[in-house]
Amino acid sequence: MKIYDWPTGPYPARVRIALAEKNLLSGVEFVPVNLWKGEQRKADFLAKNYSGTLPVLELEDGTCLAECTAITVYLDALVGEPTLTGRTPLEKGVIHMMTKRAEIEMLDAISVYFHNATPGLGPDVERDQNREWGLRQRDRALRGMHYFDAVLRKQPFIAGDAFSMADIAVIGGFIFASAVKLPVPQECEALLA
Ligand SMILES: N[C@@H](CCC(=O)N[C@@H](CS(=O)(=O)O)C(=O)NCC(=O)O)C(=O)O
Repeated sequence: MKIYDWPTGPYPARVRIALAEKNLLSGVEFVPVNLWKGEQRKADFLAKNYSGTLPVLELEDGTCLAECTAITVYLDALVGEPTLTGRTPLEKGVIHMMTKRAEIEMLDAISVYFHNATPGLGPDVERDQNREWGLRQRDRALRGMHYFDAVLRKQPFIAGDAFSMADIAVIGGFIFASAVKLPVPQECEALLA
């Protein structure tokens, strides 16, 4: 397998963590796509992922899979333990819901802040910034951190009793928050722990 990503990227980290959990890292060739130069917006990369984002998984036959959640679902189905996307129908549903919620309420919100209310990837890449929207999404992410803190005061992991794809998405949020120097509120003790 080939993974097109950027070594320090928050979203790429989600797939790298999943690969490590599944003990699949040795079978992967990582191909760096330089975000800072806008390589993800070039035609040859867009042919692999219409959305022009990283990571993208490319199989031997050229099939390309984008979107961290989709790639993780594929990897989880590929090899057995440990399960990252749930065993029972309910576990699968809860993990999917909490992964999506981690994106909407934390990770994606921080990404919007980065691209809109900071210099982001630079003027050549950031074509249409909306500072107000970026600041509103930053505030949404801070509210999301309090939500996930409340979740972790009640249960050991984001989707319940076991580590899952949802925890990995929240970790992606931490990585992005750190990258943009958005501190996790000190009162979010369970989340910080
Ligand atoms: N919904 C996508 C989002 C992926 C994403 O935004 N990736 C970032 C990489 S990183 O910020 O995490 O390093 C990207 O490609 N950004 C480039 C761009 O937005 O042009 C997913 O879940 O995979």
